[in-house]
Amino acid sequence: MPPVLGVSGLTKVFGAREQEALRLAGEGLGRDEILRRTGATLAVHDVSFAVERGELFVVMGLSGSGKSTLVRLLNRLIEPSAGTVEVEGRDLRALDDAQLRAVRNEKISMVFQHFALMPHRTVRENAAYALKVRGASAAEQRERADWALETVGLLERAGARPAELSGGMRQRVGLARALAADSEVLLMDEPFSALDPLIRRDMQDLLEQLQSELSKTIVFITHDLNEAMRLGDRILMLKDGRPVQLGTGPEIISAPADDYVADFTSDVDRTRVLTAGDLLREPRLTARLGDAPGDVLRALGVAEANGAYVLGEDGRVAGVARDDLLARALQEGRSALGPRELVPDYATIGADRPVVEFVHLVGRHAVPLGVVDDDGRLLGVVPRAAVLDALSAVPVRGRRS
Ligand SMILES: Nc1ncnc2c1ncn2[C@@H]1O[C@H](COP(=O)(O)OP(=O)(O)OP(=O)(O)O)[C@@H](O)[C@H]1O
Repeated sequence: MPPVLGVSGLTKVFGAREQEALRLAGEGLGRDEILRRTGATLAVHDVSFAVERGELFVVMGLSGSGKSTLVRLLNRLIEPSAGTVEVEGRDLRALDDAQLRAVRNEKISMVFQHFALMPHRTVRENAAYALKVRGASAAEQRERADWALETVGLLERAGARPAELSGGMRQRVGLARALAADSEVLLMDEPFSALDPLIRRDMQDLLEQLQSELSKTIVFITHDLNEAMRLGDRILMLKDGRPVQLGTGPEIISAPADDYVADFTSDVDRTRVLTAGDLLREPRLTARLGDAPGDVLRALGVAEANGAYVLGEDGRVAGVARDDLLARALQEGRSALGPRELVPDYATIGADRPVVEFVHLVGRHAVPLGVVDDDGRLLGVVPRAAVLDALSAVPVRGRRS
């Protein structure tokens, strides 16, 4: 199966002397030098990636890095100088105008920073717009638009005009329109950048929540790395039109590709990006119900640990065997770990939880914080050292000039 969106070698030069600019770009010359020599701007150079179904893929870069150009190349609002864009394996260059319009309407729809709502139409009509263009029946338009408006929490304003709504609400209408269109890929070009910080956070929350329910395929453009880290399954970082790194937020934070990325990520709130799963370590030892207390006590001594997770038959955490209770069990002549040897001297957390939610639990118990799956089975532990390492590893080597 081809990816929903496949991009290969995508390049855009603005200006005459395109071929010469491409040649110089291929030789690795930077944008400024190419501009000086040819008068042409290398807006985007040699960008490749594939977005899988249900993925929220973020393109992140500062002003001028080529984000807007890239997103317009993705639905062929502008023609590439080189490279291909494929939607579900279909090369966009092979389409005539009518086919391209259909693809934009049904397969790959765009949500802009300023949502371009139609002022004389109602919220519902705005939400239904793509369906109307597509020739859907009035009943279908209404049904899908109302579903989308309800999803973004605006159904009760369906009869209002855009001017009667706040900025945040208008943004929701734009989102509802994109959802109602139900296209394969949503291109979101800095959709929240013009909003106040608090409303922006609300919209990010809304998008996260929608995404967990609907799993849309989204390409999300932003210049805000915290937003990128918060929303993106993967992030492509652009600089001067060129890709500098592609990876998950934790990957980029832990192993920045160069000084530029390192410098950038040093400002990110790592406690919100890194999760328990990212910091997971193999436990030094675990015990099983029924093990001999003497054996476990010796193993604790070797591992220099105060306690061990004790797991039941099913791998779930039954409790913790602590050295003092094991010693007492030995003294009292008990031969197998059972409930009397176990204490609830531990805390556990799900692998997807960010550090900010569990940092207060780290180092508080006889055993390191346990990471468990949905059924309570132990996946690993997060020792205090892992948290300290992860939060202090800020590999800044140079400053952005
Ligand atoms: N139509 C155009 N003609 C000439 N140069 C252009 C054109 N569009 C963009 N550029 C140039 O291409 C480069 C990339 O611009 P682009 O707008 O894609 O970046 P961006 O990352 O979206 O920036 P911003 O966040 O400021 O919009 C810039 O140097 C810009 O000046």
